[in-house]
Amino acid sequence: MDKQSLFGQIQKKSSFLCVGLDTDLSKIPPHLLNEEDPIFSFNKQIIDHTAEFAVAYKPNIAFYEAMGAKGWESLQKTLDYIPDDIFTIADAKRGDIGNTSSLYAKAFFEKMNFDSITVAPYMGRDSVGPFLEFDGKWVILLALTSNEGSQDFQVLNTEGDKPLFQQVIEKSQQWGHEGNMMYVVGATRGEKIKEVRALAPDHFFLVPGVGAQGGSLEEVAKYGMNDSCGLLVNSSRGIIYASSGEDFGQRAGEEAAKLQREMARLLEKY
Ligand SMILES: O=C(O)c1cc(=O)[nH]c(=O)n1[C@@H]1O[C@H](COP(=O)(O)O)[C@@H](O)[C@H]1O
Repeated sequence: MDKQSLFGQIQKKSSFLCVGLDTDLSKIPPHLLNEEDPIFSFNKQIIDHTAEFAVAYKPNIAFYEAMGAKGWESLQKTLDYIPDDIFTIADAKRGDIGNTSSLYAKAFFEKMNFDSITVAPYMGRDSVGPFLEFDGKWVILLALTSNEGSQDFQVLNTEGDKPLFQQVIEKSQQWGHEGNMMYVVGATRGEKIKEVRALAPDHFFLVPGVGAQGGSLEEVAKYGMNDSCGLLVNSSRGIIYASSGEDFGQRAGEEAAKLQREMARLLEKY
């Protein structure tokens, strides 16, 4: 999906919501455990109830990998079930020497046909480059993440007193562009989002950390929105585990609708 089509979906739905499919067998409603593929049954209902409010889905690959071969099957079925006009993110946080990255890219872009993948920048240019060789696909590079440990390395000053996340954003713009690269910026980073926006005015940001991690949607929009919205805001647990009862799909839909209404307001405001 290209940038214009993504923005088109955002306008059409008045939403920049990404629903995180962090589907954990120990957290899904117990009545699903008797089904043949509980993970897929859960995701299917979540998608059925949230698709009208979402412009992206982000399965976190760890949750599927942890289930072995069956988990990969559930992931493929989930991906196939997501409507074609909704952007898909393989949250895999990959990145390795060139030939290995090429195979990661092949796995997620060719075998599985995801639109995008999250990539860690730590190994540099030749670890990110292979993901950018696929037409129409996106790299979502970790820049300033939502977790506490983001303070360990990402904000340390480097050459020219620039924090590492700034180096990542500046340098990586020599590898990719606003049509094939996005950045991860945590919703919990508050006003810092403004700094990141100044470094990459036209890029889309994937912003996790609202909901369970407590980030503010209002601040994200205030500091991060650009002319093409430029934001995909993810919530995983806050939506998919809104209820552990038989009404979980419906409750997830209600939580997604609540966020969408707030996003519609913010799209008007900023
Ligand atoms: O790359 C990510 O998606 C990511 C980056 C980051 O900085 N923080 C972060 O929480 N995430 C992911 O976003 C999701 C957040 O989930 P919730 O906190 O349940 O909404 C998880 O799948 C995390 O792995």
